[in-house]
Amino acid sequence: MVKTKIYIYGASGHGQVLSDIARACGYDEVVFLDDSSDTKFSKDLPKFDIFIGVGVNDTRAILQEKVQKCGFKVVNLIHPSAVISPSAKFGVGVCVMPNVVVNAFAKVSDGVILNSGCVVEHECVIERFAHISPNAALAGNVYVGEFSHIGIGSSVIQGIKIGSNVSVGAGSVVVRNLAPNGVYVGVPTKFIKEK
Ligand SMILES: CC(=O)SCCNC(=O)CCNC(=O)[C@H](O)C(C)(C)COP(=O)(O)OP(=O)(O)OC[C@H]1O[C@@H](n2cnc3c(N)ncnc32)[C@H](O)[C@@H]1OP(=O)(O)O
Repeated sequence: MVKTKIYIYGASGHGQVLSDIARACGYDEVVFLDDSSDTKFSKDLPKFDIFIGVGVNDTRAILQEKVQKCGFKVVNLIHPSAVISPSAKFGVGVCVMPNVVVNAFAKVSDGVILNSGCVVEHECVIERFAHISPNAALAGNVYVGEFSHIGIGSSVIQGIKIGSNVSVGAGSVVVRNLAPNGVYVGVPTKFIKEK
């Protein structure tokens, strides 16, 4: 039987979760690439599938572009317990953690993290390298700009637009559009500072 191998670039806690998901997806062997690991990334490594296991949004984007330029195939890691509409569209380098729901006609772009148990409702658009934290819920038609982070357990009502490079604090409730490059917290969310 052919062994299937995947590199996970980044051996932090996030990387370890991805390793579990990779195994649940059928990979037999996970090789971590990290500055502190025995194996470091090199363009000369054998070309197995690869996934960037870094939670920091802009670093993940830089590394994903680097490995793609070196000819590696960046895959998606989607846990088998996730419930995903057949009409949802995905980029590459997307991870979907256990118990996530992605409903009809949602669009999830390259490098997005859909963390454990989050809900992405119908027709949401999640732009590149955004992160939807555990148990966050996005109602229908929500737009999340690139590099934005939606905090753990937060909720966003339908039709809201969240700009790029925004942080929404843990447990927040978003009921108005959020301008780019800001940190917003609370119920309902209020702007607290620039990013
Ligand atoms: C699997 C995983 O682990 S995925 C990761 C999940 N983690 C998250 O979702 C974390 C989300 N991050 C947060 O909520 C952070 O608190 C942030 C990004 C909103 C703000 O962090 P910082 O920039 O470090 O701000 P800081 O901690 O200094 O807080 C600034 C003020 O906002 C308040 N504040 C911070 N977060 C929140 C929040 N979620 N809700 C309400 N108020 C908050 C603080 O109490 C503080 O108020 P004060 O000035 O009156 O004392």
